[in-house]
Amino acid sequence: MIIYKEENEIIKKALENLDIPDRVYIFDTTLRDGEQTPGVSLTPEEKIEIAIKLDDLGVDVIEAGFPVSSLGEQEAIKKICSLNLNAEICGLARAVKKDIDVAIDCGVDRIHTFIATSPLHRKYKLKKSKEEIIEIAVEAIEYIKEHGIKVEFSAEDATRTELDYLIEVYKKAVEAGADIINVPDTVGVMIPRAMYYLINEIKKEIKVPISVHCHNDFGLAVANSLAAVEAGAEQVHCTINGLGERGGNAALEEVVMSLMSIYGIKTEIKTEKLYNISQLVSKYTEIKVQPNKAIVGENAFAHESGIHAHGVLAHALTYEPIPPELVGQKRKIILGKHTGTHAIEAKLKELGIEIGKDINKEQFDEIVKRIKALGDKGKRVTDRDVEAIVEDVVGKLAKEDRVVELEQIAVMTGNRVIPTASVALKIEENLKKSSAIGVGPVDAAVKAIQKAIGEKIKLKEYHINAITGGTDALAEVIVTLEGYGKEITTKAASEDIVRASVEAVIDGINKILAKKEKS
Ligand SMILES: CC(=O)SCCNC(=O)CCNC(=O)[C@H](O)C(C)(C)COP(=O)(O)OP(=O)(O)OC[C@H]1O[C@@H](n2cnc3c(N)ncnc32)[C@H](O)[C@@H]1OP(=O)(O)O
Ligand SMILES: CC(C)C(=O)C(=O)O
Repeated sequence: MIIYKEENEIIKKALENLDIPDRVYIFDTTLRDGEQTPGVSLTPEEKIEIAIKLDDLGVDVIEAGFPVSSLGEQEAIKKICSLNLNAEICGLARAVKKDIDVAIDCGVDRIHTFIATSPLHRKYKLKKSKEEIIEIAVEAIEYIKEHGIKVEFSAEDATRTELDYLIEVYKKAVEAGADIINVPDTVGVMIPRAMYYLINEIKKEIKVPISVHCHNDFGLAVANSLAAVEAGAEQVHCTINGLGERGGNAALEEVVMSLMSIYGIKTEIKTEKLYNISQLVSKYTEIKVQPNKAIVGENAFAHESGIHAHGVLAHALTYEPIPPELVGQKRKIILGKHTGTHAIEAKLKELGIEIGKDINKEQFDEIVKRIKALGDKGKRVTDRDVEAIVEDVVGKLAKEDRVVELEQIAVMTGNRVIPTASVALKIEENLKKSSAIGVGPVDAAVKAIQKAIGEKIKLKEYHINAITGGTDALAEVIVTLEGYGKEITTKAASEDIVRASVEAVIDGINKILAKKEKS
């Protein structure tokens, strides 16, 4: 695995003299804070399946839920606890006896108990004094410890709490038996420099492991988590796909890959499983992963720009910080408006088509032109589109062998007009015009061509396939024509079905006429 701290002079210098842990513990809260994503509600079966996958992934702690919240939650947490997973199973509890009892009854290994400490929460939500808050916290921690269960204590809204008071709360929590102290940035107001400062201050006074829980209200959850680690935090709370309240929590995949690939910090995560679990969580939560999401987004390792694709084809690291396989993804070369010839050549090779063997330079140039034209219409060009374009270009007779060329076509259709088409064809050196009506614009266009060509060539079969979805899909038309004792099947592809139909028919006519002349 590439480690930027070792290879990049700037990062190496920036991290010099920091006391960064060699190993960071990953506390996954997808099944608790992740499930607090508005609109998300997982069934016990889904929670159990995700927990098994999280364990497989290698997270150290699974916060399986908030036991007191519902009977379904308790059922899921009990089942998860009975699975004997490698990860420690944690349940959230307010600093309330009832919450703690329910969590104990579920059989969790760790109870994450919390109480808000900031002036705002003290005054408006809890209506409690500073002293009362400390008393409630201490009582809850002692009660959990009496049951022989590990305690993680959070001062909710820690980052908006007076620093002296916050440290006092944490000191009292540790004295009461808290095994680990969590620092939540509940509404995501921290900036990395402030988070570094805060953790540094807490570490001067608190000697149990420090954890952070960062929200993403300003898009800084991952950066703040990393700043906390730079200051010595040993555990990070995160969720798959960054799910969580409001803007979400620090995304596990981003935290883990940054820790491992940039800082060279050890975690137990099997990174090649990241993409799969991201997909599973997305499926069950019905929250789509944005395509440009780091690490697990569909575009995280996709390249369309000609210059990037050229670079990546020469050496993947030019435009990829880590190999896609490291996180279970695949590199994708996307063809479209910004594509260059190197990428198209590589895509054709991938599809088994070689320049100089299967297609000539002229055909390649035509394929490039067609792909860029399709991209210009705002389309993402799929492999099937490329195959259809290649078949279309390769299947066409060379210009000098063609007898009939389409000079012009116009179609008219609507709800109050009879579909009508007029065509102008150049047949050898003569211009022939004709028009026809039909049941629709395609029928009218094909009939107009037939009229211009004469009775001797007939359309026997006609099929149309949309290659990709959408009204702007590339359509492939396959026609069988009969004439002069021959039967010819040809195809053409275009985003315009009338054009595709006309091109397929004219190509077939040319092939029949060419054959006729040769025979
Ligand atoms: C920052 C976070 O993410 S915290 C976790 C948030 N997650 C959730 O709330 C999801 C699950 N929650 C629930 O199912 C419910 O809110 C329950 C079961 C926990 C509580 O439900 P209810 O008893 O009906 O109370 P409700 O949710 O309306 O209000 C919260 C109560 O808890 C109190 N409270 C809030 N946090 C704490 C705390 N850490 N310790 C003690 N009491 C607390 C509030 O003051 C309020 O008390 P009140 O009823 O005496 O006024
Ligand atoms: C319970 C705590 C850690 C929390 O979720 C928060 O403060 O965001």
